[in-house]
Amino acid sequence: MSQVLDLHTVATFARKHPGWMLDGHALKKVFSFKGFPDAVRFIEAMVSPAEDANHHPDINVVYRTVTIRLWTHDQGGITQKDLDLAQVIDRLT
Ligand SMILES: C[C@H](O)[C@H](O)[C@H]1CNC2=NC(N)=NC(=O)C2=N1
Repeated sequence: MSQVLDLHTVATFARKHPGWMLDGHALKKVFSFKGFPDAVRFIEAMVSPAEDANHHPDINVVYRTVTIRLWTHDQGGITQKDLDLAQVIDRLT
């Protein structure tokens, strides 16, 4: 079972992965696209990896902007699963 990571580990990850930031008990990144269709296609692309990992992002879509928040609900904080999924999501852009 993944344990909640310490702040230093999360901050180090955020420094090495542009756009990701600590947001309360979650890791957050805002993605912008040309328009709404591309934003939705981006979300569709993360369905399979999220299902494969059984680990799902919090997603908020406002027109062509998609805000992703990652945290492990079962642990109440950020675990390695969130860092792993963040890297997968970055590769979908
Ligand atoms: C029952 C199911 O396996 C669990 O609820 C999974 C589903 N997806 C999940 N996603 C995230 N982000 N955190 C979880 O703890 C989690 N748990």
